[in-house]
Amino acid sequence: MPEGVFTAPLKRPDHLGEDWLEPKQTEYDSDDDAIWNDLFARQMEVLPGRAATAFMQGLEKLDLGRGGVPDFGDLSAELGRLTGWSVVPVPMLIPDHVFFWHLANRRFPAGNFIRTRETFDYIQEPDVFHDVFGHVPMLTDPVYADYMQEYGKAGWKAMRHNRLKALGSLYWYTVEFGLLQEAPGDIRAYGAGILSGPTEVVYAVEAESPNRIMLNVDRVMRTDYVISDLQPTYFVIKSFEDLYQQTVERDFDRLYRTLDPGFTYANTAVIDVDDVLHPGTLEYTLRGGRGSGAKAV
Ligand SMILES: C[C@H](O)[C@H](O)[C@H]1CNc2nc(N)[nH]c(=O)c2N1
Ligand SMILES: N[C@@H](Cc1ccccc1)C(=O)O
Ligand SMILES: [Fe+2]
Repeated sequence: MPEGVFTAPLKRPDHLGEDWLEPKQTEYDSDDDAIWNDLFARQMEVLPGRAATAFMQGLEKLDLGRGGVPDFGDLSAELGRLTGWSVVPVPMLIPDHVFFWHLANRRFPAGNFIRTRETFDYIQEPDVFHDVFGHVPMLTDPVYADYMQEYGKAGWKAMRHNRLKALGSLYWYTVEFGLLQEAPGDIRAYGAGILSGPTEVVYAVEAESPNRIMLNVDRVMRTDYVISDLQPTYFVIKSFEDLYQQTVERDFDRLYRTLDPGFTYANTAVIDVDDVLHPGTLEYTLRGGRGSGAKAV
């Protein structure tokens, strides 16, 4: 998640090297495995018909429903055969440049810890369920797998141009909260932030409240985002090839030079150039969102 853009420089725990990798994955107990199983079962109630086909296929290919927190070694072996990616354990959010370096080498850094029963519904930091259940299945898709690696390389370039916030926005509205139009009228979620929680899956795909707008990179990189509530706006791609063409196959130099410092558009805005699939009522957001009693779905 792009939280790293806003966090103060992180202090590296003493037992970790410069790669920030844990020497080995946590040993989970039976309570941890039960939490994973319950989270998994809850998502399976809402995902069929709402999650991207590639995501559902990824869950199957990796057998993520085998029971208990998956072993990163097993996962990496299977993922390695499919697209050459691996999953490596990290203790928490890691610094941006380290995160990018792992991605550029087709290693996905996944949070090691699992949430507790107390934080079952909502956590601020990405845990192993968000990272592995939410992100890893998409890495079985060859085009998406290449996009993530290229995003890692793009991170260093954005840092050189001092445009990390803009690139973070692209990550947010694709990797974390992206929607995919699989056929006319058939919108599915592929973003991990949507797919790892029960409410946002239904809200993002079906609710009247949020805007659904076709992805346009110049527009998205100028758009603000909130990290602690359901999104007022989602951006929709036509295919992973479409996403790849709009990002990897384009040179961002000129865009980086022409961006205003800071974001130009609020995350609720609909602007002239938008190809709007669904103009949101924004009812959920305008009523005050999380904690206000506003109904999401
Ligand atoms: C912009 C950048 O992609 C983002 O801030 C990074 C930073 N560090 C991270 N660290 C971890 N463990 N997980 C993440 O998703 C990220 N995201
Ligand atoms: N093509 C982009 C790099 C990029 C790749 C993938 C995702 C986002 C950006 C550039 O020139 O900077
Ligand atoms: Fe994430």
